[in-house]
Amino acid sequence: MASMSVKHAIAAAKKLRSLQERFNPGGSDIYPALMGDEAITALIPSGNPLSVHILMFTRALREQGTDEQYEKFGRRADNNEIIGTFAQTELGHGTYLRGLEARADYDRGTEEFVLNTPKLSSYKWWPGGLGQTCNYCIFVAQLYIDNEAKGMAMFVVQIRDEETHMPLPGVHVGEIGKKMGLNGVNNGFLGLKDYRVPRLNMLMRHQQVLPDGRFVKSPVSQVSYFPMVFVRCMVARQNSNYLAQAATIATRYSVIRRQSPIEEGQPEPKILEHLTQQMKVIPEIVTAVVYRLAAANLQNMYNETAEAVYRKDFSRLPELHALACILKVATSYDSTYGIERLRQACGGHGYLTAGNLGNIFAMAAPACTYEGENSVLYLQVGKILMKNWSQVLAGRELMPSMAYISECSKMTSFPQWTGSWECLLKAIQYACVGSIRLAFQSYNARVQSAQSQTAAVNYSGLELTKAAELHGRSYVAGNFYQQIVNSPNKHQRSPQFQKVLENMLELHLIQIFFRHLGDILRFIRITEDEISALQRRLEEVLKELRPDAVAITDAFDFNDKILSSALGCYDGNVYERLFEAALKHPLNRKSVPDFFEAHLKPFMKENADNAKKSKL
Ligand SMILES: CCCCCCCCC/C=C/C(=O)SCCNC(=O)CCNC(=O)[C@H](O)C(C)(C)COP(=O)(O)OP(=O)(O)OC[C@H]1O[C@@H](n2cnc3c(N)ncnc32)[C@H](O)[C@@H]1OP(=O)(O)O
Ligand SMILES: Cc1cc2nc3c(=O)[nH]c(=O)nc-3n(C[C@H](O)[C@H](O)[C@H](O)COP(=O)(O)OP(=O)(O)OC[C@H]3O[C@@H](n4cnc5c(N)ncnc54)[C@H](O)[C@@H]3O)c2cc1C
Repeated sequence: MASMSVKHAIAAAKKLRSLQERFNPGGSDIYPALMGDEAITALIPSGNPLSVHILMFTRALREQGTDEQYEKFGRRADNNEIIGTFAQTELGHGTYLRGLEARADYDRGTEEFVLNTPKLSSYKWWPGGLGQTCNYCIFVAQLYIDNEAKGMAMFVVQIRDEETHMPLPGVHVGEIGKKMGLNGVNNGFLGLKDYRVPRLNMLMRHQQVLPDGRFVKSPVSQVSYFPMVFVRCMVARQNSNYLAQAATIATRYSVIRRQSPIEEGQPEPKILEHLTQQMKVIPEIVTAVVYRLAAANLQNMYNETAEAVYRKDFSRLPELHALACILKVATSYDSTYGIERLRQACGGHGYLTAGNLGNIFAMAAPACTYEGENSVLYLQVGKILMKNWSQVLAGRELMPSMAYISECSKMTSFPQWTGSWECLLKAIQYACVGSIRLAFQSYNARVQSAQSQTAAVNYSGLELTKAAELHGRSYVAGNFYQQIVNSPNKHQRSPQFQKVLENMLELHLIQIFFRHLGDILRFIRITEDEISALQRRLEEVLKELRPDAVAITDAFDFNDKILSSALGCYDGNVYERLFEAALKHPLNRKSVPDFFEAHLKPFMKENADNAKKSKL
């Protein structure tokens, strides 16, 4: 499977290179990389062994290396003359980067770094493509000069001979084994023993080691985390795509499959006529749209920040970090939840490999872990919210994506409930700020009682993650509201299209309201009648969106090859395709399976003989 994926990936990469040169000659715009990876990944159901090369290795060379280092390594990597990966995670550490054990000792005598993975737990473990595909990697290690730790640094390390692909001396590299999905990716392990690289193999755009061993610290240490921020932005887009694919499959199947009359004596309806089926499928279509818009917004912010960082302006890094964490977590959690819900909405056939929903789930699920485990990233955002709440208390301004926190903090109570979109959005934001305030009280009480910040974060962890989750909801819902209600190009939309968008906004806001009703009721008084009115509106808007469900998912424009699903094919011939797939199963090559003579027949005969004996 791995070699098949590499073959497909190379063919697709060649095709993309020609498209890129035609549409974006020599451009460094991130979209081709993104499109490239998405397109290749979409065509290889078992995952793209070049993903980390495209998304992390080439970007780290461009963003963390000097112009000279880009000329030496980056250009060849962008041109796919060398294939690399991003080797940060170790067998013993993935989250706690300051605990990474791989080390780089500077030897000023030879102006080289000596790289080691001192213990088994120091082995790099997981990097995509490291097992067999790559001949280079970005090796992340703790930098030591005269045995004094200087923090993390990145090194360009050749691990295999470019001609023979043999591992170089001092390199122990291989595949880590079968996974739940993405088995075309050859995630690998890497051990280095006294492996020497020239001083100029350390990426030195932001921090330097001079020939005499003097260390020039980065002005902002967090800029070394930038490659991870980029992939978190990608994950937001990629996982909204996976959800959109599953929603397309389940929607198409739900208007082909007929089951269970709604009125006695009536013909069996399409299952999407059942209200509960609408509640399983239509909200996931809308969630895919909501996250696709939020991810595009985040991508633009990434581009702007990357340009600024290139000019050594690091001012927007904290906000981008917070939003990248929030969106990576929200899209990966909600997409995996949604894909599983859509699989279940397809009944037994949803469990068939021919439906491809299981594989889409397996492709989406690891995004909850890689690029920063989700609950760890929620804690990151929780910490950032604590810092921002201190700013609010000091009367200082907050970053634009957190401006609503200042506004809500000035409200002494929630205004009269109207149930409007603005009211629903404000309710989510108000509940978020209430949660931030409570989390801060717990966190601050701990810090005041002489707990360290790290310990206070840990012991306030439940409230911090709740505040972070609600901040994510507020950001995503606020972004969707702005795009539907206040978009500058709203007047270019036909009234019918605007109405569909507004129905999607109505559904999203009501769905989030009900999902967090407990969190909201903690801070806002809402009567039973007002809640029941929202229940009616929920049922109403599902009915309103039902006729548009297929058109919206067709607009995602996934062709059958990408969906790779007998349930979601454009022509709707589900049963014929299921049967065609079944007949291709190896077990159907013979009428009598081999195991009959070898196992089943003797087993049944033995039982029959024993039964006869027991009668005698
Ligand atoms: C198509 C799709 C793909 C499809 C294909 C993709 C295939 C999968 C590829 C996967 C690749 C990987 O997984 S690569 C490996 C990914 N690994 C990770 O993401 C590791 C996750 N862990 C971390 O990020 C860190 O350890 C973290 C948990 C944040 C803790 O950091 P520290 O220990 O340094 O301590 P902290 O005090 O929390 O942080 C110090 C300060 O730095 C800030 N900070 C922390 N991280 C920051 C960041 N990224 N950018 C800016 N600032 C950051 C904090 O806000 C603090 O700011 P102040 O408070 O102001 O000081
Ligand atoms: C498919 C896939 C591809 C990957 N590709 C790459 C790659 O290309 N390059 C690379 O370098 N890495 C890669 N990774 C590794 C990935 O980055 C790590 O798995 C991830 O960072 C989580 O670290 P971990 O596995 O050590 O889990 P841990 O950090 O051990 O987490 C285990 C549990 O401990 C909890 N925990 C950890 N720290 C804290 C804390 N401070 N507070 C509260 N709870 C905590 C976590 O929330 C989690 O529940 C990949 C992983 C996968 C699954």
